Amino acid sequence: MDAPRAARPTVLLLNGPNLNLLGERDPAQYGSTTLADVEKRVSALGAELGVDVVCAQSNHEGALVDHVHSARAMDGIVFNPGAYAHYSIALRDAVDAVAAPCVEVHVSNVYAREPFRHTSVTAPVMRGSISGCGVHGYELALRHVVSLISGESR
Ligand SMILES: O=C1C[C@@](O)(C(=O)O)C[C@@H](O)[C@@H]1O
Repeated sequence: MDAPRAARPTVLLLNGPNLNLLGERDPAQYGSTTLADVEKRVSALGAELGVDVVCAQSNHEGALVDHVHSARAMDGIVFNPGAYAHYSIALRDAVDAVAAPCVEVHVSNVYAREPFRHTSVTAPVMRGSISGCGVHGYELALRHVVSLISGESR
């Protein structure tokens, strides 16, 4: 009999408020790719990199806290907190409380937008932050999370 294979690492792909409208919301900022397409692409990249990707989205702060807590049983998080990045101490504390490395993604270049988007209260507890690379940023973030899981980068 074959020896049992070690479980593959699992990464949570988590999206916050209004990101369910990707593809339809303000295409000049966010492009035309839908969230379903993003989830498909990131899951396919995960399969290539040897990790399982679990996808979730919520428009509610408490539900997002619960999703971040669910990553206590996972190995990494790719997280676009949406507008909550700019003011949610609860989400910052949730990310800080979870050992799994978390990388923040913003589809748009928040630094080229209104001043209130230039501050992220969540970014200081993240293991990296990507802004302005469009939906490709999610794939970049997954690559970084996987390299953190495997110990290739710190
Ligand atoms: O909802 C969003 C989307 C966003 O997180 C982004 O992906 O660019 C940037 C936030 O400022 C905004 O509130």
